[in-house]
Amino acid sequence: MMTPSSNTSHPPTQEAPLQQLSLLDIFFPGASLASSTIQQILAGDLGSYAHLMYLFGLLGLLSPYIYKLKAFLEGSFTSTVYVQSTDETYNMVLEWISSRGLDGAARSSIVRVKKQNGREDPIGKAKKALSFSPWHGSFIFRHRNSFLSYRTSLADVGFRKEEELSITCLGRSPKTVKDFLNECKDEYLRLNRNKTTVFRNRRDCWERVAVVEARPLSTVILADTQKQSLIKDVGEFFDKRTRRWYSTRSVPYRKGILFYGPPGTGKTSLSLSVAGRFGLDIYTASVSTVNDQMLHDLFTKLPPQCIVLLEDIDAATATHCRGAGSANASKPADKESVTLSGLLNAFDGVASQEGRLLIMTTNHIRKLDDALIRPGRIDRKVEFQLVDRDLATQVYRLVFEEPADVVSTGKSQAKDQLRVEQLSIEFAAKIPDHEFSPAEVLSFLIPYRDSPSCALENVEEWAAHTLKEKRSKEAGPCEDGMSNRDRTSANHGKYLLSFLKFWG
Ligand SMILES: Nc1ncnc2c1ncn2[C@@H]1O[C@H](COP(=O)(O)OP(=O)(O)OP(=O)(O)O)[C@@H](O)[C@H]1O
Repeated sequence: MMTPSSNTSHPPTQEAPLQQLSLLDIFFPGASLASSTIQQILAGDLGSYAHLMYLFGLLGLLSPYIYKLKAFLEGSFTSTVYVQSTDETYNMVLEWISSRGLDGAARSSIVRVKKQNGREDPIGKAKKALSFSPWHGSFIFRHRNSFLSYRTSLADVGFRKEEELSITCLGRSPKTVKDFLNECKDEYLRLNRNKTTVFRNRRDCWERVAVVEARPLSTVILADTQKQSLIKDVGEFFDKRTRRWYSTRSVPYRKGILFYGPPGTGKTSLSLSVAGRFGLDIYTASVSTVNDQMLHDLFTKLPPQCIVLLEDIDAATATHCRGAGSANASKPADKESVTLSGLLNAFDGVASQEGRLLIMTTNHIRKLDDALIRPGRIDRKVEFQLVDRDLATQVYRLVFEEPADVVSTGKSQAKDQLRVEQLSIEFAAKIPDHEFSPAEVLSFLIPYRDSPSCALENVEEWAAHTLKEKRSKEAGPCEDGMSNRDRTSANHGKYLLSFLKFWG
């Protein structure tokens, strides 16, 4: 006999699973449709064409879940480190990848003309060599005993997009990726030992533009006492004890140096040499192409110990002195230009990096506002001059003497050196004092680099001819109809006038 309860019990229908599925639909929209499609396919009651259509439909329905599942698995079982293209780590990874030939593994690459790093012959086959780096895609490579995934993408940075790469490893700990990145860094530093990396600003970011051989100090011509005292000063600044001294007294650990003098006298060359001597990188920015915000950002992005080189600082009108009572510090020329206060904030602001050496160069020290070069901002001024006898001798010897690392102790070499020394004295006697820059003398001498006596024979004629040309250029009218010499006297007049006004 059947019990009432058994009478009222539900027959085994499909209602229960359907209820479950519609519940499932709340959390996973489309799940019931996907399920019934699977059931029909499995039942095999469809034609082959309909099969295919169903399969595609099914994939379409499942794709959001596949992406979610992938993101879930990546988030739960892998670790990723992102590297922005504006950071030096990016160069480190790319060099590692390309040195292993892994860039060939990427199916999508970007090509660029290779930057010279001083290791290749810039002519011959290496001329305009192309470099390929992975782009817009990913590939897997092996590092030690792990598999890593390399991926590039474009990331939003403010209003623009920047290239970004990411390295992913299996596991919840990023240690494998960190070990890999540290290896990239060590290899990069090893390859670039005795080299100076030069960064230039691209808007508010630093971009690596060149890796050059460190320039020996002996190749920069400057009075010996000036050179030695500068090197001692910079050496003391970067000494650990000095750093400690500054930090224990809460004095901002920064230093500023001004190189001033006529064009072509070695200001940039000495900056590079100082960087090479202390194994520092150079960050150079053109102040006339940035505004206050960009300059601020650039200074905050500097590494702890480096040289910041601001060449031809007087090119930005904000740096000019404007006489007593002017509101120079607060009046911007326009929104896109840097102001004096913007410059001073970047130099002294709290965000400015500790341990940086700022080198400013100018051809016109008298144009500069006193606030810019006051002690505390500029601790040392180095004057570069046109050649006198001593400097002319040094330029000649730089061209004709064998460099120290090539000189052998053989008798003939010693004789050659003695001869070059004697010729250098004769050469210097034929160059009028304070008329030519070392760059001018060098450009005369370099074509004679294999013939020191020929240079000596022709120097007088060259000096007379070049001097004549200079004089006529100085006397010639410029765009405003005023000769350079007239302008110089007018400027001197202006200086005198403001001086007199100042003293009432
Ligand atoms: N004192 C110097 N010692 C060695 N080389 C020099 C010297 N002065 C100039 N030169 C050579 O002349 C060229 C220009 O020099 P550099 O750019 O250093 O001069 P600068 O004073 O910075 O010029 P500017 O004021 O125009 O920027 C370089 O190739 C450099 O090698």
